[in-house]
Amino acid sequence: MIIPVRTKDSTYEVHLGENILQSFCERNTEEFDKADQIVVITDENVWGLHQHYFDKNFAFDYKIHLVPNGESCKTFDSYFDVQTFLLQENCSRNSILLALGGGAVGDLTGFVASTFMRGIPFIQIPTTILAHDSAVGGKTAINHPNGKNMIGAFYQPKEVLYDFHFLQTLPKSEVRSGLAEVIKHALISDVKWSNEFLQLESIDAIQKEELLIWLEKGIRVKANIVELDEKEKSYRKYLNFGHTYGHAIEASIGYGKITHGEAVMIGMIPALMLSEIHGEVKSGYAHDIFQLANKLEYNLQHVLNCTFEQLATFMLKDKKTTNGELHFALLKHIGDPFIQVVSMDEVKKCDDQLRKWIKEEI
Ligand SMILES: NC(=O)c1ccc[n+]([C@@H]2O[C@H](COP(=O)([O-])OP(=O)(O)OC[C@H]3O[C@@H](n4cnc5c(N)ncnc54)[C@H](O)[C@@H]3O)[C@@H](O)[C@H]2O)c1
Ligand SMILES: O=C(O)C(=O)C[C@@H](O)[C@H](O)[C@H](O)COP(=O)(O)O
Ligand SMILES: [Zn+2]
Repeated sequence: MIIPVRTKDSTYEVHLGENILQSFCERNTEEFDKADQIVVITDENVWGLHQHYFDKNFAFDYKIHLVPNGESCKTFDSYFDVQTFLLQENCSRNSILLALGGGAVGDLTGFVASTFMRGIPFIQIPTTILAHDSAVGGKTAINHPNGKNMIGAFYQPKEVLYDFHFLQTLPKSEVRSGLAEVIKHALISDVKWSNEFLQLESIDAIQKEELLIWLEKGIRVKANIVELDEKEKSYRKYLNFGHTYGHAIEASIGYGKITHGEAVMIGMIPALMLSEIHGEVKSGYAHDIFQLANKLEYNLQHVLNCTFEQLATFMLKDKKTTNGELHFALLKHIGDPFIQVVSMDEVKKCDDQLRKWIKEEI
């Protein structure tokens, strides 16, 4: 299956399917033959699990550069190390980078690609469920202690190769993390699809076939929005649903100490409370999603490890914040997002309510 993404400056394809690495090579033979270097950037976990499959199916010579696992690669140090590696290997504007991994590897590699010699091509080869989101749309970044994804660029990949083969080795915690962004895509686009999740009893109950359908739907939601607004001037802010509070949780607890998806799942609860107030989302929906998060064993107690003051500091640095005003992605109805200016006092009330619900569950 192929989903095209058409932005103002570039058009590329997201290829989805099982065991499609070999056909990817056949399709791109000319490009790869022309490149002076092909460099695979991946993390130690992914390489340990998938080197054999990669080598069996990838038909070209390549150099490999390993970065630390997960979020810990989205640092200035890792960014510098990759650039140094590329320079030492005499890479040029005629080289291609392959980002083989989850969203962290993809975000780092994309940012490196956007800046090495002012921009070289890169291809996303996502290996997590969450990366159905991160690999598409061209947001690339590393973190700063003062805020998540603060240093980055909009830079589109040449192609996204989503080979479901890689998903087989994902631990349950990463399935759970990735599912949060799938649920986000549902909540911002489709009430019927969103309500399906309320019936889900556990992470283990997810059927492979239904997961693959969800991933395809999620990519279509994302691609449509990115096509309308690549640089997040308007509609793209909807993709940030749950992230104002979610990113603040990640930054407060420490990057990598909570998965991105878990933080987004938490962040969607206050965003839904605010949607009940500012939108017409039926009263109780935020609590339904809170209960879903409990049922699927998202660790909501992370909230209790941060003070609201810490969260407020980071929320004020959110990329959607302008002139000290918080701009939240909210829902008018489920499936129908909009942007609303919200006061910190209102967010505090939602935070108080969330903490109360969490304490009642303990
Ligand atoms: N650019 C975007 O639009 C965008 C969108 C969403 C999220 N993100 C970013 O993506 C990152 C999260 O991505 P992620 O959840 O994919 O996490 P990740 O890249 O941190 O990977 C999570 C963990 O899973 C391991 N892993 C990866 N693939 C595996 C596999 N196939 N089998 C077993 N283990 C595997 C990794 O080594 C890591 O330990 C965050 O930094 C987030 O900010 C970016
Ligand atoms: O693609 C987007 O746009 C998103 O907002 C997708 C988010 O899931 C993702 O986490 C993104 O990296 C957040 O962007 P940021 O601009 O808030 O850092
Ligand atoms: Zn996200």
